[in-house]
This record gives sequence, C-alpha cells and structure tokens, in this order.
Amino acid sequence: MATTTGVNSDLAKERNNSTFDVEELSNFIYRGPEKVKRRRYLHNLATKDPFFRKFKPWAFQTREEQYEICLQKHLYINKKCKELNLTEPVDKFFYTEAAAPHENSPIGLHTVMFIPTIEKQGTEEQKKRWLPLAESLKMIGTYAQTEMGHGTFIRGLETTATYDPRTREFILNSPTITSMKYWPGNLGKTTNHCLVMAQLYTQGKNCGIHMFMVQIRDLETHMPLAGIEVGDIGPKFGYGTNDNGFLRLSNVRIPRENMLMRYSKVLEDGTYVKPPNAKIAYGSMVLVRAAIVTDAARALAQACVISIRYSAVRRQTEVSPGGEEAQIIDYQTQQYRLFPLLATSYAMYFAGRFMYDFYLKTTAEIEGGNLDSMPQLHAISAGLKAFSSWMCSAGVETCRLCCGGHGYSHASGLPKIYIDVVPGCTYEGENNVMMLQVARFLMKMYGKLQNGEALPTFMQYMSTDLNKKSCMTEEVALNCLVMAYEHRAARMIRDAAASMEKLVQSGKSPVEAWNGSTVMLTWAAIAHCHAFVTKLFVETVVKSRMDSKVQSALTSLCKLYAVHGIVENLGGFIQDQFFDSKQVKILQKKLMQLLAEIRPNAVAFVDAFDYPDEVLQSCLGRYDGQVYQALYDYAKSSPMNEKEVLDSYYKYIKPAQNGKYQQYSKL
Ligand SMILES: CCCCCCCC/C=C\CCCCCCCCCCCCCC(=O)SCCNC(=O)CCNC(=O)[C@H](O)C(C)(C)COP(=O)(O)OP(=O)(O)OC[C@H]1O[C@@H](n2cnc3c(N)ncnc32)[C@H](O)[C@@H]1OP(=O)(O)O
Ligand SMILES: Cc1cc2nc3c(=O)[nH]c(=O)nc-3n(C[C@H](O)[C@H](O)[C@H](O)COP(=O)(O)OP(=O)(O)OC[C@H]3O[C@@H](n4cnc5c(N)ncnc54)[C@H](O)[C@@H]3O)c2cc1C
Repeated sequence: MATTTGVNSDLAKERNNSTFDVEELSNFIYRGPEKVKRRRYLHNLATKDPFFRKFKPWAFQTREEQYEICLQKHLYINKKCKELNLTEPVDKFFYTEAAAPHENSPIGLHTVMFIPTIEKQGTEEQKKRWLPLAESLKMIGTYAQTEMGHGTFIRGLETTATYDPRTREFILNSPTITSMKYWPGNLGKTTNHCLVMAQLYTQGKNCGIHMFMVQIRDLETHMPLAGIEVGDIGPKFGYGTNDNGFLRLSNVRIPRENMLMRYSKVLEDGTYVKPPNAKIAYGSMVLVRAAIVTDAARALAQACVISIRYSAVRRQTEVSPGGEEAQIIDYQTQQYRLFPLLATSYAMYFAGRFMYDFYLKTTAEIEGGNLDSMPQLHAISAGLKAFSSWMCSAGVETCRLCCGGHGYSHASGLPKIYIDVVPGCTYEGENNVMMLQVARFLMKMYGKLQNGEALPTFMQYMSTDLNKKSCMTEEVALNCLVMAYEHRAARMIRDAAASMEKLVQSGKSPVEAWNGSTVMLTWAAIAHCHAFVTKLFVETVVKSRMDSKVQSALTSLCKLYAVHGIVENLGGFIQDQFFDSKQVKILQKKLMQLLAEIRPNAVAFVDAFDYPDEVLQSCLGRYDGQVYQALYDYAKSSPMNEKEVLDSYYKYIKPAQNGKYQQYSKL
C-alpha cells in the first residue's frame, strides 16, 4: 500500500530486494567514483540554482515562450560554464542536461557545430579571427548545409559561391527556391553568421561543395543584411525551443578569406587547391553523429527510469478474485516490453562511451596527417548513430505506452524526451541513408576478404565459416551469443554481395545492382551494428573490473540484451539452420528466465543511472514514487484551471445551450 509521504512502500521494498549496491553500478557506468561525484556536483549546481526554477514548466509554454525561456537558460548556462571554468565537453554536457533537460538550445548549433567547424576546418588565421568573437557570442553562428530540395545528397546542393578574382571575393547565391537553406538550427532568428555549404566555382569550374563564413545580420541592429532573406520555418513535431530557419542569398559578397581553407584553398588568382581527402569537409557531421549515440542512450535511460519506477508503484487488477492488485511490473508482458529496453539503454551507453573515445583517438590521428582511419570512423559513427537513434526512439515510445494513460500526459515527462530524441533518426544523415553508407563499407570489406587482404579487427568476423552451426547449450554462454550475431551479420553481408553479383551477371550496371539490393544491404548493415553493439556490451561486462555482485547482475542484463535480440529477429538467425529448433526453445526459455532474474534488480538498475527528479521532470518517475499526489498537483497547476469558469463558457457554451449560434455568423 502506498503512503502519501516519504518513499512509496513498494518502491522502498524494491530497493531493499536488489542484489547489488547501486552506488557501485553508478561508479561503473560513469567511470569511477570521482566522476560520479563530479557529475553530481554539476547536476546539483544546475538543479539547485534558483535561476532555472523561475520559469513556468515547458509544457505550459507557448512556442514563443519556449524559444525565449530556453534562450535565457542557455545564455545563462554559457555564462556559468565560463564562470565555473567548465571547459571539458563532458562537464558541459552534464551541467546542461540538468539545467535545461531535453530543451533543444537556441544556441546549440553555435556550440555543437559552428565553433567545432571553425576549429577543425579553419586556418590558424581564421581561428584567431573568429573564435574569440564566437566564444564571446558577438558572432552567433550555425551550420547551414541542408536546403529545401536537398538534405541527404549533399553533392546536389544548389547554393553557389563563385570566386571573383578582380575583387577577391566570393559571390553567394540561392539560384532557385529549392536551393534556399532550410532547417539549420538557430538560423531563423538567433544567429548573425552562418557557415554555408555551397558549390564552389572558380576559373569557370565547379570544384564541389565547400564551407563559407557568411554574415547574415547586422551586429548592432540584428537586421538581415542586404541580399539576405532569413526567418523561422514554423512549428514542428517538437524542437519548439529551436528556431530552425530558412535562408536565401542574393549576390552576397564575402572576402576570399571567408572560405574555410585549412584543407582546400582558393588562391588569390582563383587557382583551386584540393584537400588531401574530399570527405574531410564532412568532419563536423561525424562529430555530431558520434555525440548522438550518447544522447540517444541518455534519452532511453531516462525513459526507463520513469517507466520502471512507475511500474513498481502502479498496481492494476487483482490477480486472484478479491486479492491484492498486482504491481504492473510483475506482469510478464510488462517485463518483456521494459527489461530488454533497460538492457538496450545500458548497451547504448557503453556504445556511446566507445564512440566518444574512438572519435577522439581517430580525429587526433587525422589532425596529425594520418587519414587511414577516416573510412572506419565514418562507417562506425554513421552505423552507431543510426542504430542507437532508431532503437532508443522506439524504446522511449514503448516506455510511454507501458505507462498506460498517464504516459500520454506531459506530466509523465515522456513525450518531451521522445520529441527531443526522435529527430536524431533524421538529422545528421537520415538513418536508412546512414545504414547504406555502412553497407558500402561492408561491401568493400567483403571484397578485401575475397581477395585475401587483411581486415580491420572489428571486421574479422566476416571470415567465419558459414557452414558452422551454433555452439548454444542450456548454459547460453555469452561467447555463443556473440558468435550468433556475427554469424548472422556475416551471412547477410555475403547474401547482399551475392544479390548484387547476380544482378550484375544478369546484365545490370553496378549502380543498378546496388539499387536492386538496398533492402538486403540495409539488413546486413543493421545486423552488423547489432553484432558490434552486442560484442561491445559482452566485452564490457566480461573484461572490465567491477564489483562482483554488479558484474553478476550486469551479465544477466547483457544476456537479456543478446537473447532478446535473437528471439525478436529469429528469422535472420535460423535461415541457414544456424540454430536448430531445440536451441531456439532453449533461447525462448532463457528469455523468460532472464526476465525473472532481472525483476528484483529492475529498480536498482534504473536508480544507478542517477538522474535527479529535476532532470527527469516526471510525475511518474519520481525517486520517492509519490506519483498520485504529483499527478494531482500537476493537474491543479494547469493554466486551464486558473479560473473556475472559462470565458469560453459564456462566449460559446451558454449561448449554444440556449440555441443561440449568431456569434458564428459574425465570422
Ligand atoms: C557518459 C559520457 C558522456 C559523454 C559526453 C560526450 C560529450 C558530448 C558532447 C556533446 C553532446 C551534444 C549532444 C548532441 C545532440 C545532438 C544535437 C544535434 C542538433 C541537431 C544537429 C543537426 C545538424 C544537421 O543535421 S547538419 C546536416 C547533416 N546532413 C547530413 O548528414 C547529410 C547526409 N549526407 C551525407 O553525409 C552524404 O551526402 C553521404 C555520405 C550520404 C554521401 O556523400 P557523397 O555524395 O559525397 O558520397 P559519395 O557517394 O561521393 O562518396 C561516398 C564515399 O565517401 C565516403 N564518405 C562519406 N562521408 C564520409 C565521411 N564523413 N568521412 C569519410 N568518408 C566519407 C564514403 O565512405 C564513400 O567512400 P568510398 O570509398 O566507398 O567511395
Ligand atoms: C530537427 C532537425 C534539425 C536539423 N538541423 C539541421 C542543421 O542544423 N543544419 C542542417 O544543415 N540541416 C539540419 N537538418 C536537416 C537534416 O540534416 C536533413 O533533414 C537530413 O539530413 C535528411 O535529409 P532530407 O531532409 O533531405 O531527407 P530526404 O533525403 O529527402 O529523405 C526522405 C526519404 O528518402 C530516403 N532517401 C533519400 N536518399 C536516399 C538514398 N540515397 N537511398 C535511399 N533512400 C534515400 C530517406 O531514407 C528518407 O526516407 C535538421 C533536420 C531536423 C529534422
């Protein structure tokens, strides 16, 4: 029975029953007690700061208020980060996630893409010129690449930058309606500069797409400059806090020095100097793709915290007539929907940690002049970005559904998380397109395998003997699970390659053969990413040092991740009789056992993510489990309840009750 003060008794019982120390698991997730302490310190700084609490809740704000309030919050965050000397990206990330949870920043693109692009693509002189202005917000910029007509196919962008050697300027133009920049974050009303991706023309030749710094608004009045038409694109599915914008450029002249020239150059006479690799200009997209993995993991983790705590508190339906109503977390169907997502949130966190480290290591190599790992970085970041945003977005929605009616209310906090995470499937490369980039890499690797060339370590599984059957026994060993995923991926890669080969043999061109095989190629890419994430999870629990009770619990969760993925995608695993029917039964039985095994630790697993209530902003996910009082308070705080009788009653309902409808004819 729930009490109305203190911690809900069901939730308290859950915490008593767990088999491991939650603090130990938090230490493992966040890489040590010092880092946990630091994260808590940063969260506390934000959650205890009265500044962030003075605004009305996000769900009660109009679009204009969402923008304005979020802008104030992020400018304040910017100021505080400077005062507190928070320079590490991880520190800023934790402070921000607590200060403005899931509120997409009106200066976010400035921080996440504009400044990093100058840092990575600018010359030393350009960095010296622009970075101090950008750091002090005198210049506020965005990354303006996507156009109304083209987002995916960036070589097809239509904006032009034509070099005029007489004046040593570039002339920027949006020659058609489809060429106008459309979607860039913060572009509509906030920014005064843009990094514009445009087709470079010099000496009468098209040299492909390049980045140009373009001032779009006056630095004093903030009015658009001559030749610039700019504005907000209007309300969207979410992202109300963000002024995604449109931009039309008409004969806008910028000095030659405004082309980002660290790698490609246009000399004064118009001579074009090529970069060492044309795709080096895509580096800022790779950075954000890498960051999206952690961002998506965090969204799913928070949704799991909310949904699992609520499932422990919520009781529904007497199990035997007249008996006590069960906690909904005890229904096997609820466990089947939630616990694999809990496991997925851990898998994605570890993938995000890996991705961040791999990004830092590889970009350091690239900056040192060694570009060898660029294709791997592109394939891994594109694949993990797509896989994580798909899995986590779908997972957040399932968490919402698992909360029944209350999940549909903004009081749950879940809709806000969902609309923040789901555009990650689209921006920074639409997910299907990203998976096809992975597939392109896989086909190259397959070609190498056929030629007997060496493969990078993470691709060596492709040489597995596809006639081999699974080693799975009742024990359901982790290595047999990894082998199953790698077997499926290797077979799907081979099948996709065979499909293309067959089409070529039937007289199709390589491009036609590719287009005729993209579904199979996508299957192969997804299977590859699934294998990659599963192996990473397994290696994390097997090879890392941690408390033995935590390790045992985390091993069950990891097993659940792997077994559930097989049972849900069974067709792909049994197509070549890799598993026989006895082994399938073993896996199905194991899945049910694992649900029961994880059940006593479910709340502890979500507590270990260590998200304060102020970050979750959820009546259902509160640490104390007092959900009903919170829902009641939330309802009472609705602006709709400020007056007992609304004006609309007198204006519309009352006359209608009296049969009077004249007010409509006035319209
Ligand atoms: C617990 C730990 C906490 C850690 C905390 C970490 C700190 C985190 C810090 C910050 C967190 C912030 C959180 C972030 C949240 C996110 C907020 C985001 C806000 C929204 C931003 C949105 C911005 C945008 O959307 S910008 C626009 C993005 N647009 C795209 O992505 C376009 C997609 N299209 C493409 O990329 C390309 O067109 C293409 C790849 C599809 C095709 O390109 P192409 O036409 O040029 O290709 P080709 O066919 O000519 O050539 C293919 C060839 O090129 C290779 N290639 C392609 N790309 C790359 C690359 N990037 N690098 C290397 N190589 C590349 C490809 O592999 C092919 O090679 P071949 O050898 O096969 O020919
Ligand atoms: C919230 C949000 C914020 C954004 N912020 C920015 C920003 O700051 N800066 C910026 O420049 N852009 C931004 N964008 C734009 C974003 O990067 C693009 O929308 C994205 O890259 C997808 O491109 P598209 O819209 O052209 O989709 P399309 O390419 O038109 O996709 C439509 C469909 O076609 C399919 N498709 C397209 N090409 C292929 C192909 N080759 N093979 C198979 N299928 C294909 C896709 O899979 C998809 O199903 C943002 C978008 C959103 C939603």
